[in-house]
Amino acid sequence: MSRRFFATSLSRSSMLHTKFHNPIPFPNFLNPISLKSKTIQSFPLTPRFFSSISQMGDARRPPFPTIPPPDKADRSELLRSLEFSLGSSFSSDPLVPNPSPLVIVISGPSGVGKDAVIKRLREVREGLHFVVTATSRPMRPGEVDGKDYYFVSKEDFLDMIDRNELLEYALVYGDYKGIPKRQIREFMAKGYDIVLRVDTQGAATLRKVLGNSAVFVFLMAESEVKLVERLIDRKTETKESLLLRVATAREEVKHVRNFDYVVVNADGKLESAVKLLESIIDAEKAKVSQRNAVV
Ligand SMILES: Nc1ncnc2c1ncn2[C@@H]1O[C@H](COP(=O)(O)OP(=O)(O)OP(=O)(O)O)[C@@H](O)[C@H]1O
Repeated sequence: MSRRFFATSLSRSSMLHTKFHNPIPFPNFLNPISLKSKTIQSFPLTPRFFSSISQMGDARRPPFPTIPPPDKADRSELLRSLEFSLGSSFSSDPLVPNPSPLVIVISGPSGVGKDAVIKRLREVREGLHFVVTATSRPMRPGEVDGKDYYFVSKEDFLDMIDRNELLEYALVYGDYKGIPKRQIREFMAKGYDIVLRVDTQGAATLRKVLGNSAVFVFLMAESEVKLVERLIDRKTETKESLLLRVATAREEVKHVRNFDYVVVNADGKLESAVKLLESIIDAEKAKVSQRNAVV
């Protein structure tokens, strides 16, 4: 308030007392380079101060620099005079700190397109680390260790559990699957956002562990029938596992309320689903209160 008063009074007083107008924005003894807050603070910037100045004789009035007319002065001159008027220099430090790395949990029923969406997201967006899950199941033909999964023995997996090295793990059809914490920590430290792909049970466990510090996205098909058609067309399931997956999917969609966002991956609209996911990430990164996941 008093500083604003100072700025307006300054320009007004310089208009009234043109003989104190100094063509050099800062007289030597008020040089902004040597002028640190001490010099400024020696003048209390209060209305009383200004009224006392206006009552002074011209000889006693301190020579204040003016704010030059914006249409005549160059930018740096204006900048310096504004800095002087405010009593401190303008900082070039970022006004908003860098957003914290985000942990994004992507889940949804089998066949909804989690892998397809994540594969496309990987292609279109930088700065994301897609966590590779550790598993005790044997490697299948065509799979690559460290890319599809980290393949470890059952004993090694149990050791990882004992050492509390996993953020979440589950026993799926007799094989362990889990998310190594170290990988997440390493990439978060480098500033990457983390993408985790888990089934809905895994998402429920992660919600308990991470609470609201991570973003939970539920992928949904536009209809039940489309979801089933997609699974049939994938031609990866036996009739038993097909039945199990569609029955489970029916239950899983009921858990959507435990998620922060729902993204519909409609038939032939993979691109739109990925765009929406990107918008969610962008919006999360612009939040005033960041989630700050600690793993
Ligand atoms: N938007 C879409 N339009 C048409 N087909 C799609 C779309 N998204 C995914 N698919 C196809 O649907 C099938 C299932 O997708 P995907 O394997 O990615 O599902 P998923 O959720 O990862 O399944 P699971 O949990 O069983 O591994 C795949 O054949 C995939 O190519």
